[in-house]
Amino acid sequence: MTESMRIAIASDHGGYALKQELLMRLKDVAHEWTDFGCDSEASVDYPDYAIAVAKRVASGEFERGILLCGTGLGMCITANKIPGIRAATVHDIFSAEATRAHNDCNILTMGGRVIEPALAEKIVRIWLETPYEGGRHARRLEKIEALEHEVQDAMQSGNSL
Ligand SMILES: O=C(CO)[C@H](O)[C@H](O)[C@H](O)COP(=O)(O)O
Repeated sequence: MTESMRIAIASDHGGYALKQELLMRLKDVAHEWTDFGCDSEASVDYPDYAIAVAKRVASGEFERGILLCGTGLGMCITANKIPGIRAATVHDIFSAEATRAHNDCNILTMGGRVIEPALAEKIVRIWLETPYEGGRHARRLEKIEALEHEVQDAMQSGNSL
């Protein structure tokens, strides 16, 4: 049993139906859910929702985020622009476990046009419950963090990478 976490969830119109379905199916999960929109299937822009969630996860306001769009891909691309975010698009059980155990993934993205709600629910449950393994994986995450610092320093100083 994992400790209770604050989870930020959001979708664009392509992930809206899956988000509603997941919130209903995951009512028994003892975590605190906050929904950052969108609120209907009217067309919106996925970066707005990815940014809202990714910034809050990066700041520590929320421990984890879940982002849903048509494919999960645009959300993932956007979220990974924020330093400290390790977002992964997952549509299978093996990757759900691996991205927690190996990557300490803090934002899960999925595509409402890709995956059925029953499998998405299983993926979320496994992703929420699987701990990060650390060990050899910590060395690799440190390299990703070092790259983030290198990019930030280069941007500040105007030097090339
Ligand atoms: O990942 C995405 C974009 O890379 C998402 O699937 C969006 O939901 C999708 O692009 C929205 O497409 P639409 O034709 O505007 O509905």
